[in-house]
Amino acid sequence: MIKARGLARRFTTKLGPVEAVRGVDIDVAEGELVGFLGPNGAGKSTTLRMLTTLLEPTAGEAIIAGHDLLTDPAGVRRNIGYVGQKNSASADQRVADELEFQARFYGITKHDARRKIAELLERFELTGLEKRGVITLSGGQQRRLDIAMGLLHGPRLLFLDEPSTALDPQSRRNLWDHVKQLKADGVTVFLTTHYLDEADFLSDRLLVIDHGLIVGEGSPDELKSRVSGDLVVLGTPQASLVATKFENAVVDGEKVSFRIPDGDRALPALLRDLDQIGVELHSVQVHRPTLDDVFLTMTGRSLREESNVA
Ligand SMILES: Nc1ncnc2c1ncn2[C@@H]1O[C@H](COP(=O)(O)OP(=O)(O)OP(=O)(O)O)[C@@H](O)[C@H]1O
Repeated sequence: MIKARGLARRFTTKLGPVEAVRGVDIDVAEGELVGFLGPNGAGKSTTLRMLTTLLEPTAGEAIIAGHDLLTDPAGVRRNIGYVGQKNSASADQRVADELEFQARFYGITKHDARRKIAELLERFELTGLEKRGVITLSGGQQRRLDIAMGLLHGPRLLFLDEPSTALDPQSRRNLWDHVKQLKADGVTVFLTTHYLDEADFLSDRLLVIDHGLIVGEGSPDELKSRVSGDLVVLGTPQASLVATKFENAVVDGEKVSFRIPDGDRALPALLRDLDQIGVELHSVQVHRPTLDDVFLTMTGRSLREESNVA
């Protein structure tokens, strides 16, 4: 569905050129749900804008939904749906008017539009809200309307840019169920996200981008398994002494943390050894690697900190 090679974008600014995307290869198979993950400024939006024909690449090429990005951008546009970060529905319009306008934009006949709109309203739990002004909808309802609008012309490939930003936890969860359902219905989904839990829950496969380059790729589990070991955190007044026993141990006051393979199994023997050398322990925790650990390992930066700042 997506095959991009060496896609790059340079911006020329007064302060000199900015290499926003430095040559990325992206492959997405039909029916896949791929998460595109990276911190602020990593190049996610620029890549997405290139893949959806909104921005011309300065180098590289791509075939998107069977059409050449460079020579047939109109063909690409006809065959993809794009749901941007900002609500695409106009706040001062009624729900039904927005959907009808969008259908006319795609040249869908009145008869087909009526059927398709009814189907999408039902699928996205919006039935009964047709006459409501878009502005009166909840955040979750507005996002679902945006996705419905992106699907009106029946694209097999949908791009979602940070779909759950600014939604409360319950609405996010509901939206995720809808995105999963899209995949179950055979739609290929490419989504950008800041959120590790979103990427973890939704994606079959993740692409991690940083400084305009793909720095990691794999299923969430594959990526997590690349982080070497579980994190063990011990609370002890002898934190510094314990730290001398483990490579890469970090001391923080009366806490010491380090990574060991297969933490759950290794722990009993480890605690016995520490007891034998007279270490007094107040607390013991074992954490499995998270996608944040993966990100930290790959880029030396925490995605969670970055996303909290955003
Ligand atoms: N029009 C532009 N002119 C100059 N530089 C730009 C332009 N658009 C983006 N950039 C720069 O390109 C880099 C990548 O930006 P991009 O918006 O693609 O990142 P992002 O991963 O989508 O970030 P965010 O999560 O904050 O949206 C950043 O350094 C950004 O400042």
